[in-house]
Amino acid sequence: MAEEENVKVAVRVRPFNSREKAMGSDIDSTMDGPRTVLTDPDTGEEKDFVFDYSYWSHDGSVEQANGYITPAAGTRICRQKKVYDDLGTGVAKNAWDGYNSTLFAYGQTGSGKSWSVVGYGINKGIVPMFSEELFHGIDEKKQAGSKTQFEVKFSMLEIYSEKVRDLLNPTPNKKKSLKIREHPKKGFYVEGLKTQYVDTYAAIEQQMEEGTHNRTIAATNMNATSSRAHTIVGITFIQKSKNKAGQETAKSSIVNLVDLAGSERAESTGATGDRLKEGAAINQSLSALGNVIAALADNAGGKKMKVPFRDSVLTKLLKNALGGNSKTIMVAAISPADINYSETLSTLRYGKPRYGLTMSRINEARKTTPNLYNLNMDAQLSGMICHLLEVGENTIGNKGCDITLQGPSMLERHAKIVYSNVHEPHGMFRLERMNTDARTLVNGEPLTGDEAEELHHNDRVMFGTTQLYVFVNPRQRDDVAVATTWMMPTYESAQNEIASHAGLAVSTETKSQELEELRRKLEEEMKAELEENEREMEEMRKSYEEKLKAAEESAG
Ligand SMILES: Nc1ncnc2c1ncn2[C@@H]1O[C@H](COP(=O)(O)OP(=O)(O)OP(=O)(O)O)[C@@H](O)[C@H]1O
Repeated sequence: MAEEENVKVAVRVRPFNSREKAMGSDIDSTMDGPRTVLTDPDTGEEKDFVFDYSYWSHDGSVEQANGYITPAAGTRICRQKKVYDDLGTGVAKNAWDGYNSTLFAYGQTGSGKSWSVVGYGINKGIVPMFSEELFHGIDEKKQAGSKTQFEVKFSMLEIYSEKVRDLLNPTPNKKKSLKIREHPKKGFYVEGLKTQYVDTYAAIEQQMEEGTHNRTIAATNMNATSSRAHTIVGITFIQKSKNKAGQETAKSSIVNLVDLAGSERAESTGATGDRLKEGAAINQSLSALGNVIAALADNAGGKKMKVPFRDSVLTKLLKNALGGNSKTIMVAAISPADINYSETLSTLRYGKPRYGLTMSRINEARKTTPNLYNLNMDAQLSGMICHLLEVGENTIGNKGCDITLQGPSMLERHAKIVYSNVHEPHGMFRLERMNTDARTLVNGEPLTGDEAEELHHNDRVMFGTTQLYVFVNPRQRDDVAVATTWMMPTYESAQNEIASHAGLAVSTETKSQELEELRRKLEEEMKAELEENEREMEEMRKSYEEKLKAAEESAG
């Protein structure tokens, strides 16, 4: 099983809203396994993003009489439960173990952040499911006679232009903000922030409503929209108990829920004064957060980088709940409509750098993403190289291509695999050469002329004379309707197939005749060269003797 990752990024596409429907919008995104593909409505250009999870919630749902949304038969629509299982259960486990978690929601206004994080009514999101599970767990422990004392506390603040405001205890002075202090052991904290004890999810809901109300008032006072601030909801879970020696011990865990201001909103054209400052502050803290998460992801992958927590108020306040055993989850919410293309692109781009493809992630991705893997004479080395294939063109060559393969007879721009028809059950993969001299074989047979060869799962492809790969199409492989038992190709079977197509399986007799002929030719050439050398030597000797004789005669 793959190692549990502490940083996870998910993207979720919501259904069309009434405005998008009224405008007759087209869909600009598709999802395939963990990938999200976004199509530029003007140019048709496709941009490919791979996340830990890509959740399709655009269409294919059925609303039950009670409003509960379930997938229609045969669709892959993502349920709230699935999102919780993937992202929320780790948060819950972490809380019981005394570790922290941070859940970020990111995306333009109305993109579905609240839907995933909080949910609507019966369609509960991560926070209510987490809270219910937490309070349920506490009740169970109490009923089982546990002596542990459990406390749950709630706080809510916002960061606006690098200033902190308490949303549960707002001050009438709009300029006044709370101070951030640094404690040698506890790290950064907000001085005087109100924390409220809660014992049910209903109590949390009530506090959230109050905070949101105060947030709206504050935003109105500042003449700003609420989405230009970052909001942090903090749920602290404390388990106090006595150890055998009778001393009191406490396990404390913070779960932060962060609603980020969107970077795209900072690009307000011609912004001046407060608007300009506000935009700069949003950009600064978003890039600081991006850098922190990227550094954490790299460190998790084995690197030792300094994590720049001090660069913004947001990252200072989240320091305790990021890194180490903490879980970090980013949910990027996107609209499916082509009219929102540029905001969607900016949201996906923000999530993407945090997803450095580490080896374990590639290993996860290759289970679900079409790819080419290598076959090697040494069976242990087969499958060690894997090239993931993206939707659209995947160019292959020895320099400057999407996939770089070096070796004899590899050309700079050798061939390409075009992945299209993503909506079809298996998609379509066509292999084409980019040069008539590019030696490319599919299942032993060379491609000739301009023909494109359709690739199927487990096809063997040889580029040049040594680069031998197997094509993997996970959707075809996993399709129960394809009545095939897939046989794993081996290096030997692939080489034999090439040999038999090339007619190299010629008799040994013919082979030795060819060798004999070659040896005779070489001998003749060498003999001629030796004779030529001897002739030259003889001439040199003669001329030297003549010169010597002439010199002796003149000397007398
Ligand atoms: N997965 C989904 N399934 C069904 N409806 C959804 C889904 N996601 C979002 N919606 C609907 O889209 C609308 C906007 O979603 P939501 O309020 O979650 O956006 P938001 O990003 O939180 O907005 P804001 O930034 O304004 O707070 C809501 O009416 C919600 O019901």
